[in-house]
Amino acid sequence: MPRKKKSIEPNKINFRESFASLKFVPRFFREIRKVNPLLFYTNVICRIINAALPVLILYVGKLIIDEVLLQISTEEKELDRLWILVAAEFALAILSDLISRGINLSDALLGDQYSIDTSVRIIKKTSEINLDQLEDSEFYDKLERARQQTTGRVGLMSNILTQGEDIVVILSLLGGVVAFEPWLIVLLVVSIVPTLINEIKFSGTSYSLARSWTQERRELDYLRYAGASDVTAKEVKLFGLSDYLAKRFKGLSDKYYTQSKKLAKQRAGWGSFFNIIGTSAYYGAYVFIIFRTVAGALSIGDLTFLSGSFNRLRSKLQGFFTRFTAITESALYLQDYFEFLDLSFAEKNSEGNLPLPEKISSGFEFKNVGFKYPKSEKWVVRNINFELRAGEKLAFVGENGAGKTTLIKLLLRFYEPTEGEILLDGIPVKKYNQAAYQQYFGVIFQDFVKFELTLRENIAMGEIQEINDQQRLDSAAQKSLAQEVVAEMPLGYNQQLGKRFKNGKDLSGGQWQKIAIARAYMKDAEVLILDEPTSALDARAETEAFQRFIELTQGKTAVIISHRFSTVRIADRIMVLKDGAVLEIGTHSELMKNNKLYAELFNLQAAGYQ
Ligand SMILES: Nc1ncnc2c1ncn2[C@@H]1O[C@H](COP(=O)(O)OP(=O)(O)OP(=O)(O)O)[C@@H](O)[C@H]1O
Repeated sequence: MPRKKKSIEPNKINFRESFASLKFVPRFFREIRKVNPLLFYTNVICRIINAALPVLILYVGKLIIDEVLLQISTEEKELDRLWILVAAEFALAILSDLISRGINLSDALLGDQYSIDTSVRIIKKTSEINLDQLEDSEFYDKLERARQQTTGRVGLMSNILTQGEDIVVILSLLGGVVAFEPWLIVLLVVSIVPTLINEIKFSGTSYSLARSWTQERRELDYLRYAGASDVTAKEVKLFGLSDYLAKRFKGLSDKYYTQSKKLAKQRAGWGSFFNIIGTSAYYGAYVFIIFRTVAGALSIGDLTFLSGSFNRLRSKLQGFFTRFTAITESALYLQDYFEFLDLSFAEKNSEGNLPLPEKISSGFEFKNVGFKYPKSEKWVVRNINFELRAGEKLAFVGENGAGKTTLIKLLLRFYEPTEGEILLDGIPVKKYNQAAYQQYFGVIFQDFVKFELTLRENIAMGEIQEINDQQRLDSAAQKSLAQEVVAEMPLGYNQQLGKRFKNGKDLSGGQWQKIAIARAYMKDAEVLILDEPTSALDARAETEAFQRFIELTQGKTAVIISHRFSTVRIADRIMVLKDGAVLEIGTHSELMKNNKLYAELFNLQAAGYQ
């Protein structure tokens, strides 16, 4: 696949944008607070107390030293005040330790709860999205970036809160230092500013790089999956694809590695340079304090207080700026997460809200329906006119790619027709609420999902709120012949399916299909759609399954797609599609009389079975 050459664009996300991303922080905090208000406020209060402690401890330390020196120089020792000060410092140290642990604990708990909340919101948001968006690669990139938020944001929260706490610590230390030697602070602050600018600049750049590589990262994930998963293992082994896939993976990752290495080196180089400036400024200040103490302008207590405050200030300021970079970087990702949550779905809002008929009276009608998939110029189906009458079993036949599944997707309103319209009992389906309309249908797609959950859940997926209705489960399993599968499983309905998890049992293609059909029976839907759900069954079993289906769903409207004509003939009517158009429609005997494509294909298959 030809790929555009990517390069690092250092100025793509600039200083201003790094700051601008911080505007999402208040919303982020509102969300965290909502997750657990009690824990959130406990955390904030602990941090406020914690912020005041360092300067207090240092100050009490200074008082202790001054008191010790005073006691050394006096004849009559009065140690009471000294012991009170020592006890006060001890109490402060214990309090500081306890509060730090409280903060760590509430950080971890809040972080976990928020990441659960984020994952749930992403899953829910994804379900609101229209099928065309789900099939869009740009949308997938957004989803991918949003998903990254679920794990990384825990750090962002504690970083921001620690930042707030450190601002208080820094201000209080600065206050203390200002009281003794004001201009020292100027020297310290000035030496730190270049580090800040440098960090912000590189943070934007590394985000730009990561963002411009979202597609490739998805490709890497896919290649990793294709090269190392139980689903692909058979073919990978048989065709000896592992070296090829590994090489493709490595080729792509190496490109990313080269670019991020260059960036990391630049960042480390400049970072070290500015750190040296910062350290020099600190030691300059230190030498100055020593001179002032030797000259007698400062006491020994002042010296310990000032050098201690400086030491703390330096590490706090360094931490502050490094953390600031981490925060702006994470906030840029936060923007992606909120953008994803804020995606709006114009079509859904414009839909009608007409109540659905309780029972279908006349049925569905496709009137001059034509459809092109989004971003495609090709008419997949066009000039489609037919009726799906209430209570009838209509079969779709046609060669691969003729448009059968596309018609189902249109009927289900996964997409809107590009031209023409679909009516239900004479009313355009657009006028009904989409979610309620879709509840009318029980559908088994040809690529139905094999959920790696329990057998019970797999069947209940047809009507998940009825998962505890054992009778309903039994009846669905019995109708679809999935009862046989249940009987074979050591844990019956509670058997874990698939190979991904412990004690999971994998099923044969036919067994999975029986379970998928049980899902359709589980839902007492008005309209049933079976899109080649029995292709893994042998010819006789498929015909039996269909015969059974038709008997069991008397009075229900159904569409059946199958390539087996022995099955199709059981349907009330058959619609033959060719190149996106209806070629013929009628009962089996009418179409045989017609002697066109249906008769030809039927005879061809019949001859094959003789
Ligand atoms: N999401 C999509 N985006 C673009 N084109 C699509 C999409 N899905 C299907 N198509 C195209 O629409 C055409 C009809 O596909 P459809 O799946 O409806 O055929 P079908 O008759 O069900 O085929 P089969 O018997 O192989 O299942 C094909 O040319 C296919 O490439």
